[in-house]
Amino acid sequence: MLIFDKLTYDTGGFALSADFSVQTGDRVAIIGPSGAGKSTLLDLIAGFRAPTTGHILWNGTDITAHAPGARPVALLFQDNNLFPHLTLRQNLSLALRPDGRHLTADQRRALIDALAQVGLAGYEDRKPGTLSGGQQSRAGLARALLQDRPCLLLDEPFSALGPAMRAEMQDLVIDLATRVAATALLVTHDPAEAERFATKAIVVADGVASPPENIKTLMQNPPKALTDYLGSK
Ligand SMILES: Nc1ncnc2c1ncn2[C@@H]1O[C@H](COP(=O)(O)OP(=O)(O)OP(=O)(O)O)[C@@H](O)[C@H]1O
Repeated sequence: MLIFDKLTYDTGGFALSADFSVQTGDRVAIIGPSGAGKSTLLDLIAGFRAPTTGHILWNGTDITAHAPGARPVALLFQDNNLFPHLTLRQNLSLALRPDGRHLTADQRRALIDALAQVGLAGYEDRKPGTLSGGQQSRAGLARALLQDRPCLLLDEPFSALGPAMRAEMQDLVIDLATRVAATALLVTHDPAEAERFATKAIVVADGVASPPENIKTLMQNPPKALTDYLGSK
């Protein structure tokens, strides 16, 4: 379970609070207006930003002071952060061995398997620039899988993809997250994507990240902050 224990983040110009838990294995959409703090919430979980007060706990362990690499999270962002001058094998190797040392035989097998799981078998020696946008997204997902962390953080990872590719990637992430029983948090501006991906939603608005709610109930009866943002309904 992921717990935000009376968490606050305050830069002076921007403030956000969160005080709730996310159940293990839940797929949760993070929705709300632009600039409300959705990415900031992910950054706090990943350890890229430090809370002003409060704590973040994972399965009972306080991880608030843990370095990003020591946290139970894998990240998938829109730009995938693949190094353009490295092959997929080299890019993915860095997920397993950030020190750049050689992989073990088991790690090499896991790398090949991760690429196969996302439909990129045989692409080990390709560089990102020789792949389509969808294939790059899948390579980023393979890297996240390889990290084998129980909490997947997704920050608008599909927003640059066309509708068909986006749906394919959503289904792939749902399938993989379900298989490894990962807790997955997805920042998205697309209500349809949120409903397709997630069973629950965290609304971030007016300086508060609200506890996860059933997404269908929420969309049927959205709070004012959400109706303003969604425009219709
Ligand atoms: N590097 C930064 N320096 C200063 N302020 C920042 C920085 N990054 C974000 N902010 C501010 O922090 C607030 C929250 O930003 P954040 O990116 O978390 O919002 P968001 O809900 O993810 O927005 P969007 O949907 O537009 O991506 C915003 O007011 C933004 O202007």
